[in-house]
Amino acid sequence: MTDPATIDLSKDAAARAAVQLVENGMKLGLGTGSTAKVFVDRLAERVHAEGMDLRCASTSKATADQARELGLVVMELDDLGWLDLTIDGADEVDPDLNLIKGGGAAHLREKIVATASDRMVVVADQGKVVDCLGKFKLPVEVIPFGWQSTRTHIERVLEELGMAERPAILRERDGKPVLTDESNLILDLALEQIHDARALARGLSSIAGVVEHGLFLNICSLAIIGCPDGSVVELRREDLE
Ligand SMILES: O=C[C@H](O)[C@H](O)[C@H](O)COP(=O)(O)O
Repeated sequence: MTDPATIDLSKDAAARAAVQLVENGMKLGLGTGSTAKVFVDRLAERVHAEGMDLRCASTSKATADQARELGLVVMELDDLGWLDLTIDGADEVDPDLNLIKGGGAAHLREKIVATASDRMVVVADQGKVVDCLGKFKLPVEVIPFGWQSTRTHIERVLEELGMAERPAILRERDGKPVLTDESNLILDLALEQIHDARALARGLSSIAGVVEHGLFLNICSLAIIGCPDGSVVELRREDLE
């Protein structure tokens, strides 16, 4: 298992590199999770040191609280309109920069913010880079009404795609269902390998009770991968830049 201290150094390296992409006057989307949290810390340091003028939209209540506490300007996405750049973490990043997100149950707002931006950049440590998506359980946000029927539909979609017998597990914490910022539930799909992410995304999106799944396809244009020695590796999708 990777040493947590090593992971922290990696996240910091990625966050510091991502902060350099921010320009004065930008409208910026802020992600959610432990890596995005480090990014917001480093961002606030630069904003105060250089007197930058930024307006931010947040992907979660937690990040909005953190950013405001650090003195950043956080506004509603709809008051900002289109954003210049969104920086967020990810649970998995594949060679085409397709992602799994939602380990922190924030992928619905994260996808809305990322797709309302000129550019989405991911910050992550090396442990997030995979050849094939799916080892990380795919989060699917579903509305509480009839969620077990929704789960049955999800299982049918998986069966049609040759992924029968893959459990959809209700996410719980302290014996209670986890609720998202929109008061919905999360089903985590244990898939192991997703060979046709596009077909899976289409199938999940066609189900009435599914609000959003954690597959981010063709959304991220750059992934900044932090290394424990403080260096970073950049993975790019030129066609999305
Ligand atoms: O819902 C949470 C988000 O998608 C996070 O960006 C993702 O889970 C990565 O989080 P972390 O940086 O803590 O690994």
